[in-house]
Amino acid sequence: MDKQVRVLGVPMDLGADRRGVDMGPSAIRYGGLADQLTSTGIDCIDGGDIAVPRPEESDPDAGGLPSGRAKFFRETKEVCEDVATAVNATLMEGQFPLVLGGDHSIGIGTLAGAARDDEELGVIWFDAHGDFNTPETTPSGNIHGMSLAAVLGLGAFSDHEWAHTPAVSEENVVIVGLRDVDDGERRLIEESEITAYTMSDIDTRGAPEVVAEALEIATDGTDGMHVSLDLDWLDPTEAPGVGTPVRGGVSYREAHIAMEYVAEHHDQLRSMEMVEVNPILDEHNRTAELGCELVASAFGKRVL
Ligand SMILES: NC(=[NH2+])NCCC[C@H](N)C(=O)O
Ligand SMILES: [Mn+2]
Ligand SMILES: [Mn+2]
Repeated sequence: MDKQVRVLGVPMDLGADRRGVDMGPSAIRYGGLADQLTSTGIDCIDGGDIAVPRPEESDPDAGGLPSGRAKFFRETKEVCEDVATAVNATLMEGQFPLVLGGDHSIGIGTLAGAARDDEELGVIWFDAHGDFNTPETTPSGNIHGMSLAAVLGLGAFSDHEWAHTPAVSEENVVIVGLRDVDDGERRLIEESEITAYTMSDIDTRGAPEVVAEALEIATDGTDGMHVSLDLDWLDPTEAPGVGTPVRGGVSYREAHIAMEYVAEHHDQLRSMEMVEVNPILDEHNRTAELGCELVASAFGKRVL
């Protein structure tokens, strides 16, 4: 990575049920992000945090969608628009945007800011979850479980320009590490043209092969790639500090090799985000520290 990296924190927790991910950006900074990047030879600056309204001062049902179907829709839209503006400005400055969550709903904003109308942007979504629910299928009403569907303009998101990002086409989107999918969400994934690699694909084929194929899909014929790293992608024994842990995730080594493969595509890498770190549920900040290590691997840190 030869560009200067600009860190943008988004202390967002309106898209998830369990409070605490709003402290993710602090925990990640405290976990040594700047040192990890500097020791990788990356020039980085901290762009601070984007303001997020407090849930106590917000109305979860004020978004104009049927009650409960997409909680804090209006606030999520406002935060995502600000994230998109900041990511876009970062790219215009010639810097690389590294967005820290916060819950995964912020991915809608990151992608809106990273995409260009006349281009195709590939996406790799490292996650236990599909985040492919729509307001019509969601069992929880939590937007962090809908972000990828929102970007692709599915269901009620089709007429919401702040979310639907046409530069992201289904055939250039890959989910890696899937192991927890809701019923309606499963149908949407199956009907779509995205590629979803489950944990059994990783078990049978090995992480390196699966990740290499994912990178191929996200970069072949696209003008750039966004990497979204949900820390619940890892097994909870490695990453306990996440709001929606699911057993059976990737190991520490598998996660590093995946990020090292990402680094090999640094020419195509346009933006990256790391989300869902919840320090309240963590053990001595180890999930945030692991996240910092993984970001360093994605930016080229090697043992030798
Ligand atoms: N980004 C996440 N951690 N997403 C979890 C989503 C969980 C569940 N599928 C839901 O829609 O509520
Ligand atoms: Mn997610
Ligand atoms: Mn997840």
